[in-house]
Amino acid sequence: MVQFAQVIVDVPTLQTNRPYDYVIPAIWQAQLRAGMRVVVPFGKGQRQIQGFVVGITDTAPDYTGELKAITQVLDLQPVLNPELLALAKWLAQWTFAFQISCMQTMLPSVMKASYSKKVRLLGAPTPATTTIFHDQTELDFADLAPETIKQLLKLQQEQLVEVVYQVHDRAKVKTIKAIKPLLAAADYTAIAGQVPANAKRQHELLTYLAAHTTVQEPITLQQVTTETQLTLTHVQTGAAKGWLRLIELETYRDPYAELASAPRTQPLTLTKEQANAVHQITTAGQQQHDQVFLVEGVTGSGKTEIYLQSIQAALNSGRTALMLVPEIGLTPQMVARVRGRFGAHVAVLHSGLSNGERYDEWRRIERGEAQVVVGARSAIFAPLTNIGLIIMDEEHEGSYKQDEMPRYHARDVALWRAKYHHCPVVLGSATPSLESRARAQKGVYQLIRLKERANHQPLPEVTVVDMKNELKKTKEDNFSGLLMQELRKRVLHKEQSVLMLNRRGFSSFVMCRDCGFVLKCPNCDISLTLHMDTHSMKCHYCGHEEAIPQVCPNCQSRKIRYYGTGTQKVESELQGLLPEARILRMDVDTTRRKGAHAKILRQFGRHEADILLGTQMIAKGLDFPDVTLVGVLNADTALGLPDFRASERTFQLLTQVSGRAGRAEKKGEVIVQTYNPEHYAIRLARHHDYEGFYQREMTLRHQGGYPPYYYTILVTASHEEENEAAKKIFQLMNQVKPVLSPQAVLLGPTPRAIARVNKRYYYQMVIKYKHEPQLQKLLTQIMQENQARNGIQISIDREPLSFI
Ligand SMILES: Nc1ncnc2c1ncn2[C@@H]1O[C@H](COP(=O)(O)OP(=O)(O)OP(=O)(O)O)[C@@H](O)[C@H]1O
Ligand SMILES: [Zn+2]
Ligand SMILES: [Zn+2]
Repeated sequence: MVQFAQVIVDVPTLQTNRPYDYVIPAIWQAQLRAGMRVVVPFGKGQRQIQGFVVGITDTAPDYTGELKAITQVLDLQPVLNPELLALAKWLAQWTFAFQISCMQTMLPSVMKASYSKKVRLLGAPTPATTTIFHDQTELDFADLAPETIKQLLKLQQEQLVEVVYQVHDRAKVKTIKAIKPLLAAADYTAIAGQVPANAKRQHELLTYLAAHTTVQEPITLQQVTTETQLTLTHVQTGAAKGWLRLIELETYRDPYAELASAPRTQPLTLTKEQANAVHQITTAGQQQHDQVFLVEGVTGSGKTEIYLQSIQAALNSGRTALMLVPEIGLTPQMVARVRGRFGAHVAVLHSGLSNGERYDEWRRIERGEAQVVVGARSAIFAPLTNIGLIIMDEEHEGSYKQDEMPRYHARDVALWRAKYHHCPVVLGSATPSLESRARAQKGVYQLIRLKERANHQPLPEVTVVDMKNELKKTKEDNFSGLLMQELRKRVLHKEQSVLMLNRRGFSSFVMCRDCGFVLKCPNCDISLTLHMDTHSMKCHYCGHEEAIPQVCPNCQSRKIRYYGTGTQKVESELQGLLPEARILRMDVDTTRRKGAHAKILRQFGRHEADILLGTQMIAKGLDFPDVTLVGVLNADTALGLPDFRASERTFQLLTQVSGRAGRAEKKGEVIVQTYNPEHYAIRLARHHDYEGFYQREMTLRHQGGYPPYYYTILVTASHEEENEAAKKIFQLMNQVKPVLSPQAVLLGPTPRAIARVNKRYYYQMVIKYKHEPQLQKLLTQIMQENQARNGIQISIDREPLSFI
């Protein structure tokens, strides 16, 4: 019986969600299943490309042309199980993406095909081909000079050569060599009698083999070479003589090998608040209820312990658990905590791993050898089966949203998988996103609040320093008198300090250094963005544009300029003010090298420095007992951004970084420097008042018509020619407008904040809506129709994190 496969193909220039039909050759009929990778011919040139089988049927497809056959099957078993296949389909719809990019996102990158283009000689060599091919029959296209290619094209027309595409599977399994004795001990003794006495190594090998005939497991070559004088060559000789079998044992690259021997930790005795949380979560787990919990717990309330004990409960009932941590929160500290509790059952996935390491961790999960997965965003696609719990730590973090196709939010994927597996989801944060907190308000999520720190110590006291006054007293831009005084004290008493320089909003807006005034759009109540290319201030919502002011429109001061300073500059300034302090700097420059981030934290943990100075990356997850002072050098830079989430981000960042102080017995103190001490985000962060902030911010979002009161979709068109991009976005607007109800709002079109990136111009519009049944279908259609046509690229971003 002929069978047919539906294949989602990987054609970069012609992306589509439609599967293509192929004949399954008889040899693969028994083996091929949905979720396997295959190589198929595609298009005019019949080039070989990779694809994923998504379905298999016996009925001939409704197709008039001649169906092509699958060329090759790349897997022995599916790499995408039925759940992940269904997820890919849903994700493609939900995020306006292509299924192929969803599938590729789900898998380790080594499983993505690499292609090579080859030129192959057809038939006997002729003088013309020999000058190019010499004695070879195949050449790599990438190695050829343009002149040669020209000649080859001619030869191709004469059908003397052909161009072929080869698909390579880059997924390589790491192996180690091992041996297994093949004979009985008596046989080895008999052979030894016939081997010349001067063949010392052969005798040694025979003796060794004779002594190991009863060993069940293969003996690694490493063991043989450490226990004897023998080398690989001797072992190979033995294999050739039939004395032993040389085998390749599959092994894993373990990125956290050094943690494997770390002491196992025992569950802590829970506080009352923690116990209540664990109880609620595990009860939902036992009832196989896909309930979503929002754990709103102040910094240091012991959320990690709640996660660990809830994971334990899932494991106890024979299920698996998935824990997401934002990339920068995936510190060695966090990994050590999870590994310390669950040991080798844990697999870790994050972008710092080499491709090989990632692939190995993925295989351990896929084979069921790891039941707990900890990882950053894309770990949400871990091939765990029978999931009993999904956790998202720091659920408000922006890094959970991917900003390239597929533009998914890990939270949405988590909720989908939880429904599939009938298991609870835990969203944890000291500062939940407004979206999640609002859903808890409505009862869609179950809210669990932890108001106390696990050590029952008060939250650290926060002092706000008004830098406007400070500037009048001294010329110091970055360090107030109070902050310097407190830093000195810490250095003297051998306590540690953490200093944060907020780089968000770096030099992209204009602020007055005398009165804190930030230039706003007259129509939109949102800050204007500085555009250095046009030397003007622009509004990204309505397109309003004006000149860069020379004097402050509010106080007429001339000290109006764009804001920003670098960590390196701050470090040398601080070193000058405090020569005796040992400073560690943590920013993109000092953490670029693999493992550098972990190294800095280890150094700080060992008290090799008094001050840890860094960007936002120091704000999260750090748990150092001797940190008693946290300083924020510039709390308000993000407030000037033309972004409706600016206040939320500022509040979150201040609360998180303040939470690094006083986590053990010693009391903590926080100093926040700002030009906007009265701003509600700063005032409320000062009192650790998340609930107050939530109320206040929701009112503003309601008035402004922003999420979570509206859903939003950002549509962007780009082209190398500016007017083409603009033309396209207006054309799309005209397509979208007629299907929208009067309740929906269309913002724009406007040029994007950084209008030109990589020689392309970007134009955008934002659709704000509550209920638009027609919209999904129309946008899907727009996505399909406009793929890479005439150099235009369209992207559609559901719930963008910002409009800039
Ligand atoms: N029940 C407990 N008994 C004693 N110590 C605890 C308990 N629970 C947590 N701790 C300790 O309290 C500290 C803070 O816990 P944890 O880091 O989990 O807080 P968190 O809520 O995740 O905070 P953050 O949001 O700041 O990351 C840790 O050092 C942890 O070991
Ligand atoms: Zn405006
Ligand atoms: Zn001013």
